[in-house]
Amino acid sequence: MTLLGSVRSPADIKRLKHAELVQLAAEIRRFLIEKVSRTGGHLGPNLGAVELTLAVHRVFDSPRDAVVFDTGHQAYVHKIITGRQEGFDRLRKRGGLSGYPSRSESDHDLVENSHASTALSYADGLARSFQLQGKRRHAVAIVGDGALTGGMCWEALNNIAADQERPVVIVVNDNGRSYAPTIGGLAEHLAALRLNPSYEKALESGRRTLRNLPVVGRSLYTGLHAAKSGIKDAISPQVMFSDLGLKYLGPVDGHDLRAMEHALQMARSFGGPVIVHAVTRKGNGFAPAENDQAELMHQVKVIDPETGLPTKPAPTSWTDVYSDELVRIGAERPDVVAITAAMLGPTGLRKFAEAYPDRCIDVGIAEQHGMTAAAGLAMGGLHPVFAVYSTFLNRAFDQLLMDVALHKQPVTVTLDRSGITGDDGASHNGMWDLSILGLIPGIRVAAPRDAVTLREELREAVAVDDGPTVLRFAKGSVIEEVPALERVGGVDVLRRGGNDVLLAAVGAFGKLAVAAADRLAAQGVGVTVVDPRWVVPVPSTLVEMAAEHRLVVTLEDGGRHGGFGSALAAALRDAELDVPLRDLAVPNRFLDHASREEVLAELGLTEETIATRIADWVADRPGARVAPLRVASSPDRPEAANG
Ligand SMILES: Cc1ncc(C[n+]2csc(CCOP(=O)(O)OP(=O)(O)O)c2C)c(N)n1
Ligand SMILES: CC(=O)[C@@H](O)[C@H](O)COP(=O)(O)O
Ligand SMILES: [Mg+2]
Repeated sequence: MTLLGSVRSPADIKRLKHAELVQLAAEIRRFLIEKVSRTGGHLGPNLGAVELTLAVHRVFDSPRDAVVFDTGHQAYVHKIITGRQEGFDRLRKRGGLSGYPSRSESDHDLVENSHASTALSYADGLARSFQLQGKRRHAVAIVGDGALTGGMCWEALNNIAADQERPVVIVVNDNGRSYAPTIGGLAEHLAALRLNPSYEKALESGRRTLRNLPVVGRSLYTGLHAAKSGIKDAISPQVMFSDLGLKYLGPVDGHDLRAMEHALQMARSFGGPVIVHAVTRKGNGFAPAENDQAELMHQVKVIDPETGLPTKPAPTSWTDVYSDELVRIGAERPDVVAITAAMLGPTGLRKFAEAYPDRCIDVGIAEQHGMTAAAGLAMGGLHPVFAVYSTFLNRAFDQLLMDVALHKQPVTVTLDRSGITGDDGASHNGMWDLSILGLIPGIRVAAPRDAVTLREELREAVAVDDGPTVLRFAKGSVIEEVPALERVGGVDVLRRGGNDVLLAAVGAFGKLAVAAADRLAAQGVGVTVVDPRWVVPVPSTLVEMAAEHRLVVTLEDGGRHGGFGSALAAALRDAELDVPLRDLAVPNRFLDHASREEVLAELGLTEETIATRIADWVADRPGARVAPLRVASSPDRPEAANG
C-alpha cells in the first residue's frame, strides 16, 4: 500500500517521519500528474505547492486553524490531504470535485472565489473574528507572488500589520510566476532573493559553524547576525515587510519539508502577524511543466502524462482571432497599446507583445490599476486596449465608470471568456459584464457573433475616439461565420421569417438563434433573427423592428438581470411600444462547475429548448400567454405589420 493510500486527513501526515514525508510528496506528484493529465487543470501550480501544503497541514490544525488559499487553483494537495483523493477522477467535471476550494466538499475549505488577491483580507477578517471571540486559532493565508501584486493584498497587509497581537500567518508561495514571470517592483525584490537560493544555505552553514565555536563564536555570530540582517535587508523584501510592522521569515526553500516546517513552527509560535517567504518552483517534478517556459503548465487541457503534449489539437478560438486582428491593427495604429493583468497568453496578447514589446503593458494582477492607467494612457494621446476576462472586469468597474467613462476617454476593453465558461466554477463565468456595463453612461458595447464580426467590431471599437468601447466574446472554439442577409441601421438580419417573432441574439448566440428559428419554421412559426452587433446602447433600429412583430425574444450568454433583454424591454417602454418581450439569459445565481455545454443545457439555452419555449409563447398556450400586438398610436411610427 502506498503512503498516499493511507492519508485521509491531516492527522495522517502529522504522524509521518521525514523519510515518509519525502516519499509521500513523490507519490502526490505522481498522483497529480496522472490525474490532472486526464482531466485537465492547474498542474503547474499544484506541483509547486506539494511540500508547502504538507508543511502547513503538519504545523497547523485545519479546520480549527483557518487555512485560506489565494485564488484557490493551487489547492489540489490540500484536497488530497483532506480526504478527497477519490474525487480527482472527476476533477472540474459536473458533479465532481471542484478545481477550487469548495465549502460543500469539506469544512477544511473556506474560500471558493477564484478571483486573486483576496486571501489576506479573509485572513485579517478571520483573525479579528477569532480574537474578538477569544479563540486561540490561527489564520493562515497561502498567497502566490502573482496574487501579491493585487492591490487588495496591500490593503490587507496595512490592516494586518496594525495589531502585533493578531496571529496571522502569511505564506508567500513565491515561484516568480503568475502565468508569465510576475512583474513589478515587488517581484524584482522577491526575485533578487529567489535568484540567490544559495543565500539561505550559506547563512545556515554559517550559523552552524559559528554556533559550534567556543565563546567567541556566539558573540561573533551575534555580530555577523547583525551584518547578515544588513545584507539580508539590502537584497530582501524584509525591509518592505518589516517596515510595515510584519515579522518576515525567509526566504525558505518551499520544497524543503524540514525548512518549511521549521519556519512555520516559528511563525506559529510568534503569535502575531508574520510572513513566511517560501521559494518554490511551479511545475516542480514534471519535466514538460518545468520546460514550458511560457507558463510552466499553469493550466493544462488533457495531456499525455509522459510528454505533456495535448492529446487533441486546440481548435481556433475566439482569442486566436482576436489576437491576430489586434496585431494587424497594431501595425496600422501606432497609438494603440495593449494592457494585460498578468494574463498575456490567455487573453491573446502574446503576439502583440512579441510584435510591439514596448506597446504591451503587464500590470500584474491589478485590473483596477490597469483600467485607470488606461485612462491615463488615453489622456496622454494613445488608444489603450485592455484585454481582460469578463469576470475580472468586475474588479475594475468603478475605474471604468469614473476614470474612463466620466472623462470620455477612448479606451477599448476586450472581454474574453464572456458568458458561461463552466469548469472553473461560479466565480469565473463571464455573466455580469452586460449588466454592469449597462450602468455606464456613454459606453458602447459590441458582441461579435463570429470571427468575421469580431474582426469588424474590434476595428469599429478602436476607431471610436470620444469614449470607452467594449468588445465581449466567449470562451472556446470560434464560430467562423454566420452570414447576414442584410444590415439595417447597424443591425444584421440573419434570417427572415415573418412577423410572429423577432429573435434578437447577442454575440455567439446568433448561430444558436438561427438554428432554433429553423426548428420553429417547421412548426409554422415565423421567426426573424437579428444580431444587434452593438448591444449597449440598444440600437434604435431594433426598437423599430420590434414594432413590426407580435413577440420579441432576446437571447444572450450573460446575466438576465440588467442584461440585453432588460435593456431592450426598457427601450420598448421608452418608445411606448407594448410589444411583449421574453428574455432568455443566464439566471441570477451562482452556477456549479460543469462544462460550458452542460451549464448551457441546464439553463435551457439550447436550440431545442429555445424553440420549445418560443413556440409555447407564440401558441399562447396556458401559462405562456402572449397578448396580441398592441401598438400605441403614434404619427411618426409605421403601423404594425399585423394587428
Ligand atoms: C482578479 C484576478 N485576475 C486574474 C486571475 C487569473 N489568474 C488565475 S491564477 C493567476 C496567476 C496567479 O499567480 P500566483 O498568485 O503567483 O499563483 P501561482 O499560480 O504562481 O501559484 C491569474 C492571473 C484571477 N484568478 N483573478
Ligand atoms: C485560476 C485561473 O488560472 C483562471 O484564470 C482559469 O483557470 C482560466 O481558465 P481558462 O483560461 O481556461 O478560461
Ligand atoms: Mg506565482
